[in-house]
Amino acid sequence: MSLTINSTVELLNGIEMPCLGLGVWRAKDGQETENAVLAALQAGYRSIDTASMYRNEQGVGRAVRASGIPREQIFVTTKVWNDEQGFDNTLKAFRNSLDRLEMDYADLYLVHWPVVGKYKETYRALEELYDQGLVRAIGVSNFNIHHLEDLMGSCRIKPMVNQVEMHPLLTQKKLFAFCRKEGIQLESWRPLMQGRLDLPLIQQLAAKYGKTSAQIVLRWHLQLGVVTIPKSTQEGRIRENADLFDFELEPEDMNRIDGLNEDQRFGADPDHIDF
Ligand SMILES: NC(=O)C1=CN([C@@H]2O[C@H](COP(=O)(O)OP(=O)(O)OC[C@H]3O[C@@H](n4cnc5c(N)ncnc54)[C@H](OP(=O)(O)O)[C@@H]3O)[C@@H](O)[C@H]2O)C=CC1
Ligand SMILES: O=C1CO[C@H](CO)[C@@H](O)[C@@H]1O
Repeated sequence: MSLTINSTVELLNGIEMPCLGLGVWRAKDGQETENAVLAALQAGYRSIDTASMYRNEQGVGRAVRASGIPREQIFVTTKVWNDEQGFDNTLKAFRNSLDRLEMDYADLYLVHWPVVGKYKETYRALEELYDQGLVRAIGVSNFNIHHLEDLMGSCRIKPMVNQVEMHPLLTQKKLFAFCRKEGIQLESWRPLMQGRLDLPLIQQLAAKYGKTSAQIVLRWHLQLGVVTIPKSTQEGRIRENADLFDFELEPEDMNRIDGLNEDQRFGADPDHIDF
């Protein structure tokens, strides 16, 4: 499998999305976010995942401009938060995100969580933004199969991406198969289990391949064909998390990692959100 740091996946509408991105949840707006995003862009990342809820869109925008890399070479994702949902509110929320980013478009805009009674109207606003050319792609996050089926029953434009919690302890096999069948690109959040990388098998594979546990886990995501967005604000780790392209996990090791699944979530369950 010839993956490189420049590898992309093609979304349903034909646009290319980088396989690897930097997540910035909990990076403080200002210097911390700016430094992390700049370090990532210098290390070769070309995709950044933020959200209005992260309150660091300004720092992301500043770093993108400071990098000197043309805007069109960087893939910027942001998301509409739960209390901003609804048709008009989402249009307004998007405008605010663009203002904070100081950009004139976003590459991908996501419905952050399936807020019951609101997500269809919210998604309708995303379709409108897509029609207006203000976002290059639209999608959802934290949608289970039944949420996707419900949405696809009435939407005009199929969601292109579903960003969900996924890692070796939560392999999301059914959701992954469903998304693959529908052509919806799966993207994994919390891919590193927030740094809880002390699983014996992962450590054993790290020794076998001469890589770190984080690199083993991230390579597993990429070889599955899942887009992933590890977060770090430490320059060394940002580089480590992108140093994934000089080895390949053997099929039996991919299967062994799959076998770690315990359906264990570190984040909220989309069927029981209370925020
Ligand atoms: N759509 C959604 O609802 C959600 C989306 N996300 C997105 O996904 C991104 C990633 O998920 P996140 O929850 O941040 O968790 P991750 O699994 O990416 O883990 C991040 C944590 O692991 C540490 N870490 C990073 N690299 C390494 C490494 N090589 N070795 C050891 N520890 C490491 C980081 O610390 P340090 O920074 O100190 O290096 C941080 O504490 C988010 O930043 C966000 O963009 C996340 C949650 C929900
Ligand atoms: O994007 C996010 C960052 O992490 C939070 C805590 O798990 C999530 O709730 C949120 O969706």
